[in-house]
Formats: sequence, C-alpha cells, structure tokens
Amino acid sequence: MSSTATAKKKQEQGSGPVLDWSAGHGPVTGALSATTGAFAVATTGAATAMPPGWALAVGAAGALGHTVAGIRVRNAGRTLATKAASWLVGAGWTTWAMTNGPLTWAALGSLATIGVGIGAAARSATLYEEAREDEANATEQRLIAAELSAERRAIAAEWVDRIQRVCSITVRVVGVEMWETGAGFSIDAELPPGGATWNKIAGESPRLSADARLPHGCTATASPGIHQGRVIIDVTTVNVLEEVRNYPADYGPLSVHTGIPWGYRTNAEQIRAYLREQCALIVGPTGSGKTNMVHNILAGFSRAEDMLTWVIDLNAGSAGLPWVLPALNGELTREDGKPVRPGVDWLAGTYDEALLMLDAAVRVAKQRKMGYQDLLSRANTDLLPVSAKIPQIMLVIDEGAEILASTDRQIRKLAEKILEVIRIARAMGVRTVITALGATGSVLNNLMIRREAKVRVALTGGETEGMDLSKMFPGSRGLRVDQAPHKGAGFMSTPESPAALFKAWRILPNQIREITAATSDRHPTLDDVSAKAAGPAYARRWDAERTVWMREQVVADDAEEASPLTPGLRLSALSDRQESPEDALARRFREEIDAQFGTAPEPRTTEPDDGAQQPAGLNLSALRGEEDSPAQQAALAALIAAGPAGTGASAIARALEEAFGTTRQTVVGWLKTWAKDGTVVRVGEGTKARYVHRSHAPEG
Ligand SMILES: Nc1ncnc2c1ncn2[C@@H]1O[C@H](COP(=O)(O)OP(=O)(O)OP(=O)(O)O)[C@@H](O)[C@H]1O
Repeated sequence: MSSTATAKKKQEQGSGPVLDWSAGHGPVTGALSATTGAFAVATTGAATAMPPGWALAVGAAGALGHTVAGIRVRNAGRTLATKAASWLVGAGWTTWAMTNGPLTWAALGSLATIGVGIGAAARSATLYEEAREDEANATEQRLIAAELSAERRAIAAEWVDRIQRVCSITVRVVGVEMWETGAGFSIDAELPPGGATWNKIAGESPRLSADARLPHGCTATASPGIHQGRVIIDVTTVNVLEEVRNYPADYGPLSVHTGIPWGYRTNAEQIRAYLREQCALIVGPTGSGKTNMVHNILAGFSRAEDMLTWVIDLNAGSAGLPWVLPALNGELTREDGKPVRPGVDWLAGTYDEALLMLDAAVRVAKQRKMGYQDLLSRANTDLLPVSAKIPQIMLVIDEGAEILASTDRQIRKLAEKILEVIRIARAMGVRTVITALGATGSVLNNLMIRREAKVRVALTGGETEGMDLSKMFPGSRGLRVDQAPHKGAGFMSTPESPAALFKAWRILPNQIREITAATSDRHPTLDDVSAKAAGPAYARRWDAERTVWMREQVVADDAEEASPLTPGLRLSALSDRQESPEDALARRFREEIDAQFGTAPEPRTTEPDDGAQQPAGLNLSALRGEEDSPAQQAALAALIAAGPAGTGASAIARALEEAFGTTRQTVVGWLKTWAKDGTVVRVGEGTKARYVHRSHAPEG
C-alpha cells in the first residue's frame, strides 16, 4: 500500500466513519443496503421514540450527497434522479413506519416492494451508464480514426501527385501506414498497367525526397510490394540517425535463430542479422564508429543462448578486451557470488593466439561433420541443428579484411585459415564477421567473401574516400554516402532486408560491463565433440601465459594514456616469477571457470613459462631473434630524438607504423626489454610515464 493510502486510512480510523457518497453498490447490494438500513432505523427509532422527521432529514441529506457525488463523476441526469429518488423513498417509508410501527404486515410488505423497486431502478441506471460510456468511447475512436484517415488521404493525394510529377507514373494508393515510432510512414501503391516497375520509382528516390522537402537524412525509398505490380514507398520524416541512441537496456536472451539486432533503421525499427548460414562484412574507415559497431555485435552475441564468440583482434585486442578484462580481473560480481564469465569465449590479440584459434575452428568444423553424422541423419538435414547444447561459433575478426589482403607471408597463413573456415564451416555452425577499414577490391573481389558474406554494413560517418557503395551493395540504387554523415551511421543489407540507411547504438564501457555480468550464466559451453577437437589450445585459452598480452596491454596503456575502458587497473609486470595478487586472481578465476564450465586444463604439454618470454605481439614474433632490426633501430632513434622529455610506446608505434607496420604492442615489448637492460629509463608514473634513452637519462 502506498504511504498516502496508509495515511488516509489512519486518518479515517482516527476521525470516525467517513461518508463516501461515491462508494459503489451493485443493484442488489444497493437495494439490500437501502432496505435493511431503513428497517433498522425504523425499528430502533420506534423503540427509542426518535422524532420521525429525523429520518426524512437523513434521507434528504443522502439524496443531496449522492447527487453531488454523481455530478462529480458525470453521471447522467437519469442516474442522479434514480439515486436521489431511492434515498427519498427510503426516508419516506422510515418516517411513516416510525409513526405507524415498522413491525406490521403493511410496513414490511411495502418495504419489500420498495427494495425490489430500488434494485430494478439501480440496475437500469447502471446499464444506462455503461451504454453511455461505450458510446462516448466509440465516438472518441471515430473522431481519432476520422482525423487519421483524413491525414492518410491527404498524404495519399500528395504522393500520387508527386510521383506523377517526378517519375511520370500515375500510381493508385492502396494504403498509408503511419509508423508507430512516429518517424515517418509507408505508402502501398498500385503501379499503372503498361509495364511500370517499382525500380523506376526507387531510382528517383533523391528527387522524390527533394520534391517532398524532406529534412536532411530523411529519404523516400521504394521497394517491391506484394506482387510486381505494387510498390512500397517508405518515407522518413524525422532523422533518427542524427540522434545518439544508447544500446537498448533490455539484455534479454537472443538466439542465432531469432537474429541479432545490430542497430536501427531510419524508421527507428531494429535491424537484425541472421547469421546461421551467413558471414558478415563490416566496412568502416577510422573514426566512423567501427569499434563501437563491433561492440554492438559482441553485445548481441553475448546475449545469445546458442552462440560462442571467438574474437581475433591483432590491433592490441581493443575490440575484445572490454569484454574480457573486467571479468578476468574479478571486477564484476553476480548476485549469487559465482564468477562472471567474459562476454566473449576466446580472445586472440597476438598472431600466435590467432593461429591457435583458427586452427581450432577448422578442427571443430571438421570434427562436427564426423561426430554429428547420426544427428544430421536423424534430423534429416545437412545443416547442423544449432542449439544451446551445440552452439554456433562466431569468429569476429577485427580488421580481418586487412589480414586477407596482406602480402606478408605470415599473415597470409592467417588469411588462408580464415578463408578455409568461411569455405568449410557453414553447415557445421562456424561463421565469421570480418571488419575492414575500406571496401577494398582485394576483399570484395574475393569470390568466397562475396558469396558467403551477404550481411553487409558500410559505416560511412561522412567519409567519402574509398567508399564505393555500389561494390558493397551491388544492385542497390540511390545510396549516397552523404545521406549518413553521422558517426555510427551507414548502410546495412542482409538477405532479408535490402541495403538502406541504419545506425548502430552507442555503447559505452559501463554498458559492456553490465551486459557481461547480465549474460554470464547464459553463455553455452562448447559441445564435447567440438571441445575435444579444439583440444588444449581451447581449454587453456585463459592460462596466464596465454593472456599475458592482455595485461601487457594494460601496462602499456598505463604508461601512455590510461585506457578509458579499464579504469583503475594496476596490473604489475608479469615477468616476476612470484605470483602477484593479479596472477592469483586470474588463476582463481580460471579455476572457478574450469570447475563450473568444464573447461579443465589438459595435462601440461610444455614446461611452465620461466617468465623470460616476452609477449608475442604480431610483429614481435616476426622479428623474433633479429636483434636490432631496422624497426628497433628506428625506435631507438626516436627515443634519442625525444631527448630528456622521453616518449611513449604509442608515439613510437605511430612513427614506425608506416615504414615497418610496427604495432604499439611490439614497441611495449621492446621498451620493457630495454628498460631491463638499461638502454632506456622509465620516468614518471601512470599517465605521465615516459621512456627516456639512457644518453638523456637523469643522473642516478
Ligand atoms: N553509434 C554511435 N552513435 C554516436 N556516436 C558514435 C557512434 N559510434 C561512434 N560514435 C562516436 O565516434 C567516435 C569514434 O568511434 P569508434 O572509436 O567506434 O570509431 P572507429 O571507427 O573504431 O575509430 P578508430 O579506428 O579511430 O578507433 C566515438 O568516440 C563516438 O564519439
């Protein structure tokens, strides 16, 4: 009960009975209450010699009270009269009975008759009130409908004229549907006989939009109707792509079969990607909102009950880390106190780890083909039935297109494996999402990608360079980069939904943490057949030596610019042989995960890490054993050039990237080695930390 209700009740108790003139009575209870009340008053009144006029006065007050209450709730005059009459008749009988004695046959008989009369009158008044209310509602609905259909008729007439003027086609509008989101409307129209097609209207989309004086970012797009003689024209009147919308707060379960929402269309409706058989390609130049889009995708996958996400991100793991580190570092808690599983099932941020992951994916696909023969034949299908017990593996490869296009011998090895997964694993439930910085020919000319990756996204963010939309969305007309000038906005097409404008939701680190915690108990575990095929490479994916690069990344960020995604992380360097508190935490986390989710480590196949090994960054592994390579010499030169002020890993990586393709992670590895052997000195702490070459180092 609300506090006001309680207070009201207390107040009533304190001040005696309160007369509620509007308190409801049915026809029967009303009549009963009236007659028994009158009888009680008459008998006690007669016995105590009460003046009979009092009953009449009470009746008059009752009639007046009910009339006022009735007027307040807008009862009909007829209902008011019935109620007032009931009170007056009751009071009249009481006055008469008190004078002549209530316990006579005449008094009792007339009271019974009055009771039946009041009941019948009340019933008729109730029915009358209900009918009056229904009629009022219906009138209101009729008014709304009339207003709406007048608006629809006006829209229909306006667009028939417009299509005639712009496209020289005379359509007949069959229906106009106003969108619930309030962002526009759809027109269903019949094309005239004589061979006019919907494409003709679709091709004139920009001119129609201009003719309709639509705001920037709003479009009139035509698509096929229920048959070839009909066309649907979607007209947006509010530019929802201009607004920043956060990832929806409902983290309810999803499935590969329900599709995964990736963003919203111009009509503000969600657009879903169905990835049971499809791969996806996301193109977005730097700054277009590609990382944010990847987070949208990972959020959807982590909400699914039948999907496991494996992420390859050789760009220092920035896409995957926010989904892993908070859980790995024990920063998240569940209500039941159990450990929170990372939002992705495997994260590879180094070349070696990526190779392990791709090899495992190929083995899983092959093993599933053999191990599930029986199941497939029983289900009479050649498509593995994906479920929580046999989850789909989604391989998300950030900047994967650049891997595919690389000419580097090592990277080509990764590229071949990625293509192999795409080629062999469709039926066996392993699909890929590949991102690319540009819609380069090397990616889109690849037949395999063209055929298998029909879920496509181009984030433009206003960028026109290298944005060939006709290559990304062949056959679509009227798409222009300048229609989506906002970050996170672009075009998306799926086999179910033709290419059109869309925008990804904005998703921030705190929401990633929330989703990680909220979906922790929902992630499936890899089925036995697949887990066996994936082997120790999979089972030991969270081992300290395998995740060392994640911590190095944080150390690097700490030394350069504190990562906004991992505030307050203080992971010490892992070269210490003694177990640090962070190590202990990570170990406990792994043990709990293993105990709970059955990913117990296989017997060790190699000796434990002696701590001397450096994290294997992408280029570091390429450079292994090559002391003072040209890239390292360039890095040392940059350090010397920086003088006593020193410099950081990112700045050095930026300077080297073009000439040598060196990543920040690689530079971090060098800096650590050089700090140990005294080549450089680390000065300052936290975000102020810098590396100074020994020739410029302060004395002592
Ligand atoms: N859906 C969105 N809604 C609103 N703003 C967005 C959206 N996506 C991205 N942004 C804005 O764009 C900025 C860049 O986004 P993001 O880091 O995802 O881009 P990117 O393409 O990955 O760039 P980079 O490669 O430089 O990291 C964000 O900081 C944010 O301000």
